[in-house]
Amino acid sequence: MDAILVVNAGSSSLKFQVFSVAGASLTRQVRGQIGGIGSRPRLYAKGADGAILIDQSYAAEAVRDLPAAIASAREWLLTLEGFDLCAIGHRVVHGGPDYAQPVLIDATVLDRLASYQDLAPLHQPNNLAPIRLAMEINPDVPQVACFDTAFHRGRPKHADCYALPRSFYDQGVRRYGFHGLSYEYVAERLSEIAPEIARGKVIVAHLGSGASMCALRDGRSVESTMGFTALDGLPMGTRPGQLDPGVVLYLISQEGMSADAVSDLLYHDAGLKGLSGISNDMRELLESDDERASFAVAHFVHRCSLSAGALAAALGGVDAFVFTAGVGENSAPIRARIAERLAWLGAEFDPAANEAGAALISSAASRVALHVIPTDEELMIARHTLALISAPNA
Ligand SMILES: Nc1ncnc2c1ncn2[C@@H]1O[C@H](COP(=O)(O)OP(=O)(O)O)[C@@H](O)[C@H]1O
Ligand SMILES: CC(=O)OP(=O)(O)O
Ligand SMILES: [Mg+2]
Repeated sequence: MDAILVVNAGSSSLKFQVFSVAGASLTRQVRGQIGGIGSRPRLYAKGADGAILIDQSYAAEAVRDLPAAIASAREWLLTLEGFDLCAIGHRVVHGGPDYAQPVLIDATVLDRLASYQDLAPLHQPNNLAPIRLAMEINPDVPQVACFDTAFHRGRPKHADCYALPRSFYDQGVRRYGFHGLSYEYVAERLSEIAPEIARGKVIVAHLGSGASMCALRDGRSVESTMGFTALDGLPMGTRPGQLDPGVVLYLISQEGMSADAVSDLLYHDAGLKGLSGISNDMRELLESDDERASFAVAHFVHRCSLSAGALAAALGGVDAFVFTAGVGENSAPIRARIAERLAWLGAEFDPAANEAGAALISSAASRVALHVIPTDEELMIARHTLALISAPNA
């Protein structure tokens, strides 16, 4: 059967899905991921009927980074039979100032995407490596890049700029925002679940290994916590989130750190990992009795509640708050702690619904609806990919 392969390289996971294609319709056939990269790597995949196709754990050293995960996933994907690849869709984290829409990849596009590598060093190289590989092995299969940044385009310029001389904006130093494929999907799902609310003022909290929040009005992004790079905003697995730029100056001038050393610290050794000294993995921190783990988690919750306030101000109120991504979908305790900090906005949290894993975790009387919506960046990518390869001039 004709199929689209979707590849999504995140900061702690490699997610992949295979969809069969019949005309304009997509059917999910395989959904898998290698999660816990560098901590508790595990390759897991399910078929269309929910049957487990593979469930394999690795030692942390065996799948230490994304390139190793790509190799393991590829090896397994090659064992699948019965699919004729008609396209590959990729999540590409940074689309820079050039790409406001998904794009068919050719050598020129690939070069341009590679030029953004320094703006997303944790993701972009891992997003581009499978594209290069497929171009080499299967040059006739069209590949489509779908950007984390695209959904945020079209926000007012005063929200997208930094207070720097205007020339910096013109050369691309802007607040792009990320996790856009996730927000696009969640906005769409919310419009099916609660159409009236989806037309209103909504904050979506994408809390995974990378974490950000987005303010949506009528399903469109008006603000988000991430900026020029995916370092800004909330604390993350290994990234600090919002940081006084004076800290960077201090590291360079007082600590004598090179640009590479600062980059390494901010992308790999900060965030929950740096603060706890234990792990970048939220689950491990929540399971730990160590005071440093609970301290890092407390910082995360504190920063999430501050950002919720800022985004509520951007919207002039909130009708709904949505939890999504690895932590947001799976961690009842984190949802509870954040939800309790939203009481001042009119959110009345329902602990029993939260513990039961319900999709709505606010009380009937709550002025702010609290939703849990599992994200599906891969479905969004598959849709964009199919639309592009089906376009008359593709
Ligand atoms: N049950 C859980 N409780 C707490 N955290 C969880 C749970 N399940 C997954 N997570 C956390 O979700 C994060 C991974 O989220 P994910 O969205 O897959 O990240 P990414 O796409 O950025 O790699 C990890 O920190 C992991 O510990
Ligand atoms: C942009 C980003 O941080 O992505 P992820 O959450 O997948 O690491
Ligand atoms: Mg992710």
